[in-house]
Amino acid sequence: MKRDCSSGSQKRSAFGAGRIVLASLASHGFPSGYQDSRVKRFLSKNGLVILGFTFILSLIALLAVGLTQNKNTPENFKFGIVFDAGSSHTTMYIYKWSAEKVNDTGLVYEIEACKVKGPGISAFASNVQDIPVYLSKCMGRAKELIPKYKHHQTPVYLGATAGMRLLRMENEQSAKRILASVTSFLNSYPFNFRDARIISGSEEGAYGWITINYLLGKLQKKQNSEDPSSRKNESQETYGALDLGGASTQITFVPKDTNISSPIKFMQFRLYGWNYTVYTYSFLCYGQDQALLLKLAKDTVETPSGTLLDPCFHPGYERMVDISDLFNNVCTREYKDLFPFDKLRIQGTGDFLQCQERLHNLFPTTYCRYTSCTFNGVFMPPVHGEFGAFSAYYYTMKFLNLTSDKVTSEDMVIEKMKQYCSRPWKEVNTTYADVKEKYLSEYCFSGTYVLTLLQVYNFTDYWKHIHFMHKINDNAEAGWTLGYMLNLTNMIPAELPQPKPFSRPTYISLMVAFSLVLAIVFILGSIIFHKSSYFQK
Ligand SMILES: Nc1ncnc2c1ncn2[C@@H]1O[C@H](COP(=O)(O)OP(=O)(O)O)[C@@H](O)[C@H]1O
Ligand SMILES: [Ca+2]
Repeated sequence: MKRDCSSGSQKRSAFGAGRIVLASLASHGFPSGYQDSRVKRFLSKNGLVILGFTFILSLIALLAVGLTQNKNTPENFKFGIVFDAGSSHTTMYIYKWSAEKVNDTGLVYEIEACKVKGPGISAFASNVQDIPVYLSKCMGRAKELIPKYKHHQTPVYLGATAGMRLLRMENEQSAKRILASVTSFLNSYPFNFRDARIISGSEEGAYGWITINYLLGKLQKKQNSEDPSSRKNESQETYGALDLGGASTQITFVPKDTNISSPIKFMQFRLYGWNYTVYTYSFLCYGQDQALLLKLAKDTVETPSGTLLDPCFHPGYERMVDISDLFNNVCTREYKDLFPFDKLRIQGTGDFLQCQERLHNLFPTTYCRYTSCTFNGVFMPPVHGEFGAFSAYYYTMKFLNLTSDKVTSEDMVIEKMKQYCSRPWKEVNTTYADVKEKYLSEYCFSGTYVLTLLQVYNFTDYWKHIHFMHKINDNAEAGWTLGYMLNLTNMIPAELPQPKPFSRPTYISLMVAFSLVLAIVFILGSIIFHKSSYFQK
């Protein structure tokens, strides 16, 4: 009878009502020592089973976690979109990188460079309603290329450069209207639109410098080499950046002597634990398209005639230019005058030396109030280190076959230009029938302009240090857009990330091993505890 009773209470205790049953047994007058020993026996028998069971379960769970963590999961990619709204055209770049390797250098890939059909956005001042159509094709491409579930976390930026800077100087309201229209259109997409703004010339120069040095692996490589304090001259490591656009041009580099007195504040960067003191300057109106207008405006003023014999175009080439287009421009309006003709006929003569002479007039060397200057009395330290030249520097020199490292002197470039400019337009036009006429007709001018600008910067005996570049290491194009995105998404840390003490597999193995030890210790502990309390009894 008693046995039946006790076995009944044991059964119920297994369902969690043990305490109530035990209390009722006590009230029925069983001795308390008898009660305790039964409870202990119950626990020592079932407790071991429960502990063993828990142990096996935890082991399986730990192994499962370890295996899941270590199996080859597909990489977690991130994307970013940057529109380069230049003076002559807009390009949309899509970048892709692995989220795990976010702080490593050189791991961002440009997966798309979508050229927006049409002119630069500053041309939409009087037809902002056309902006959605203008941008929609490339945005459609972005929707196609970026997986849908990533859209909401993909940042979109639009940076406008010199074309919009000039429009803002001419008509601030127009520039604002264009940016507002761009903003509302880009906001209508499921991406994470951040902003559409006009970037400054210094930003354009600095981000171009960051881009090339990031892609060339110049920023982070040092971490494995030496102790930062032992390196004296960081410019030996980084490349200067030369960007030539249609409306402005930038030069950015780490000068040899950063202690020289400067009227312009040097830029200070701290990247991957290193400090950089960078000189950057952006020359508005000295992009190649504006420089051509400037040259034509000056020529027209100096020899006012309806026909201009122009040595910067091939013999036999002709072009008509509206006088109003030539002078209704922030860069040329200081030369505005009254002319008895409203169209200018340009006739090419193809003479490189004469062309160069005229182009030198665009760079007056006025009085320099500082330790060293470039043209227009602008402070510039002597050029120093290796340089990467991109955008129109590259397009022009690539076409002229002058980007090879075998072109080591300025004389080699001069020889090539003399010969190229003198070629009749008819012959050039048929030889390169597939090249856009606007570009083809201007390579004589732009080649001469590149050479003259570099002479003005004092690269004459320094030519072999200029490296014309486009796509770097097959990762991404040289230009300001990548540096802009890297900065805005905090992908370049100021300090070097501390390496983790263990690799992931080591970490998981250690976790499993320690958990096992813990489980064993716990089980052994419980057994010993139960055994000792049993013997005590
Ligand atoms: N394939 C090419 N050949 C020659 N010139 C080119 C080519 N592609 C672009 N360009 C020129 O490169 C320049 C790019 O300038 P852009 O970025 O639009 O202006 P900015 O940077 O001054 O705002 C323009 O002068 C354009 O005509
Ligand atoms: Ca540009």
